[in-house]
Amino acid sequence: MLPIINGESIKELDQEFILSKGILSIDLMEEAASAFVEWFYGIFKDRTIKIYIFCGPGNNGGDGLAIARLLSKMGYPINVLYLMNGKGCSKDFQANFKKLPKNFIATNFENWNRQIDHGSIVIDAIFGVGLSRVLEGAISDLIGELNNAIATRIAIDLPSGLPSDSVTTGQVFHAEHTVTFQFPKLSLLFPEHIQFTGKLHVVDIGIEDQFLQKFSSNTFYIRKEDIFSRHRYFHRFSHKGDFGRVLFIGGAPGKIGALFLSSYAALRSGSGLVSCAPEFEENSSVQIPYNEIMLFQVKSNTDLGNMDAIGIGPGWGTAIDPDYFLSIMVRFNKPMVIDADAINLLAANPFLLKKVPKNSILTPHLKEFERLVGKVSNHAERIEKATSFAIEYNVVVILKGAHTLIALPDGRKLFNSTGNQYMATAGSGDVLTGMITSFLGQGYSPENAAICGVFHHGLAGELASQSKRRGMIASDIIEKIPNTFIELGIE
Ligand SMILES: NC(=O)C1=CN([C@@H]2O[C@H](COP(=O)(O)OP(=O)(O)OC[C@H]3O[C@@H](n4cnc5c(N)ncnc54)[C@H](O)[C@@H]3O)[C@@H](O)[C@H]2O)[C@H](O)CC1
Ligand SMILES: [K+]
Repeated sequence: MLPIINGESIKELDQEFILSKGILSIDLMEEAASAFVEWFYGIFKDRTIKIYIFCGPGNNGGDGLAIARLLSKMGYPINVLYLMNGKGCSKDFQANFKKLPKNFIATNFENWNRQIDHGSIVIDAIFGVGLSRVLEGAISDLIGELNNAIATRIAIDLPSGLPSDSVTTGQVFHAEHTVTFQFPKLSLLFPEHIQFTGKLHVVDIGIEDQFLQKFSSNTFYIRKEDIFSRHRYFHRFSHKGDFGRVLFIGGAPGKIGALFLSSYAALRSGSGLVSCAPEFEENSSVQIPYNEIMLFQVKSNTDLGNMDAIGIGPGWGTAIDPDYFLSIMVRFNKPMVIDADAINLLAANPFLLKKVPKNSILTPHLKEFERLVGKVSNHAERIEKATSFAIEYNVVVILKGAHTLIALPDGRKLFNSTGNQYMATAGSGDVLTGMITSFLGQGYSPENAAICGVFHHGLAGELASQSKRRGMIASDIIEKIPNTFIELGIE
């Protein structure tokens, strides 16, 4: 998995990396600039479009100058505006300033006519990870002006004004695209910052994961290449018992659809046998809309030991007796997936928390999470609380949302890279519960079930949205689960 390094350690990382490779820091800057240009050309092919590049005094500004040189060589009309030049600027900024072609237009921004042509591109190379305080004065005003320009805004590494690891309320560049180097900086994954970061693109500048690992032990970004090895391989003699027997408990009258979505998602994720136990009166007739799903009844003495995994909570309602939930946890006594109303039940009855089987997976959305841990004021605090909760109760906490966080009981924090806004639709979370329970039932460790479930769920959402966009519903996500296996080369 791709380590996420905090801003303070990045300078040290760069230094060690260039030493180990026997290269100069300006070579790494050139690598970063080339990676940006390659991304840029992939999207903005029209070489007559006017580009303004705003360069700060540090290495982020140096990147901007190197990018200006490379793009101008490709024929794009470039205007560089720099905040300052000469002394006070970083060494690599100065070296790249000297490398600008002779006839190049580079203007000190104090002498600039403050005009940005409509429809042009504004590239923000003012500050990156070296930002040391909230923006103020002329720089803050400049960013405000850039944010009002009728132009496409692109940030290099970080939108200027955004600290790399924390939440800000100060002035920040509003990017439509942020192109960040090697790994996403933590603050780019915060929901509060979406209007600053826009679409996130992580480009490779040649620093290997193993090298990054030395600078972070507990925060990671999950990518496509991390998934294959976490799946189990099934051979031609595998039978349906090997693919697991799973049970879903929930679905009170009026909310039974949630339970069916989880159950059906489990089937599509590869479960061999799927049963569901809706919360209905004994003898009442329940129609299951899928032939492959079996109806099950959990009575006070029902043996749950032959189930490989249980997903509990979707549509369960709020009228559940906490002792009944307790008896299920005690009888099953293996990791289970706890979602929705089962989480609400834990929150309302804290004594239950201590009885949750070790390594169980809790999948709260943000409101359910707050019921569990109390009010949180921002995402940084939310991440910390999820991590300490996972450690304290020895469970996996999956905090759902854009860049879903998986907090593991050993303190590691994993952020997901798949998914999109179209997945914010009724039942999407029930589908996730079904997928994770399915993998758990297929014999995956809770960690691998959580990672595979979250990644495939996001990928299925991406695939479904290709034809459905905002018309996408949870069942569309389920229908695309099989394609995610094909996409990732999983047999
Ligand atoms: N491995 C990589 O990720 C690479 C990153 N590169 C780029 O370098 C920047 C970081 O450069 P650095 O010089 O450390 O910092 P900045 O350019 O962000 O800014 C430093 C500069 O700004 C002044 N400053 C800071 N905050 C403020 C403020 N609020 N107001 C005014 N001035 C401020 C500070 O005093 C310095 O002068 C990284 O983001 C990448 O873009 C490399 O190019 C390659 C490898
Ligand atoms: K920037």
